[in-house]
Amino acid sequence: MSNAGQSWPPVETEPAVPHPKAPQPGSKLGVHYSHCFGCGDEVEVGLHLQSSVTDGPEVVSEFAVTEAHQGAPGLAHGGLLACAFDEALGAAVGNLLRKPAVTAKLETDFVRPVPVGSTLFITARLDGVAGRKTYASADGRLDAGDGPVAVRARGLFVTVGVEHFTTHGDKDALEKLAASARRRREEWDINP
Ligand SMILES: CCCCCCCCCCCCCCCC(=O)SCCNC(=O)CCNC(=O)[C@H](O)C(C)(C)COP(=O)(O)OP(=O)(O)OC[C@H]1O[C@@H](n2cnc3c(N)ncnc32)[C@H](O)[C@@H]1OP(=O)(O)O
Repeated sequence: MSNAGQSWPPVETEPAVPHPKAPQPGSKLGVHYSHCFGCGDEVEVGLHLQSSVTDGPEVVSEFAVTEAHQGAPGLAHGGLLACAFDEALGAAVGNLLRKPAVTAKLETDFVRPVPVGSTLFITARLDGVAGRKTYASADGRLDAGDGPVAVRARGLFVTVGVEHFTTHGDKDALEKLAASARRRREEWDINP
């Protein structure tokens, strides 16, 4: 069932204003963490999303669907498509607002099948901010930026402090993320 009839964002929000140091339109976004399943270059069967910023401001990501991403024969697995949208939406929130945030809620509408060998062009945008909550949505089009929509998604991201990652994840998370950030010549804005 489509969620098209539901109001979005579901609460009153302020406009999401990009951080003054957000990557400029036209910038390619690098890998945010080399072991990330969504974008990492050290995850052989990962999704390897490649993203850039447009003047929307939006983040456009390309996901090349391979045999490693199948659910049914010849078709992308829906859960992996949701993962691609989590990554694309998270890249939009993290890069445009330059604050660490995690996915609290993610909804997907699968509109048409996504075949192996196709490339999904995902455009993600920020829809509003309410305190620590950022609402974002995205469309994924088949094989071209103006191709038919195959998947739509929307999500809620909650800004967190860096202790979220060091307490719940790897105590060396900051060093590992910083190493990737150094590769991108960027700094984390560590306070929510
Ligand atoms: C220099 C910088 C460059 C940066 C460049 C970075 C690039 C970066 C690219 C990243 C790309 C990766 C993108 C993948 C991102 C993941 O996949 S993250 C992994 C998956 N997510 C998680 O593991 C999160 C697990 N959940 C949690 O840790 C906690 O539940 C949360 C989300 C932090 C919230 O907990 P909390 O901090 O205690 O806050 P809490 O008061 O519960 O909630 C805050 C607000 O959100 C609301 N909320 C929370 N959950 C929900 C929900 N499910 N539904 C509705 N509302 C909710 C609450 O009601 C509350 O609302 P208000 O009361 O403020 O009105």
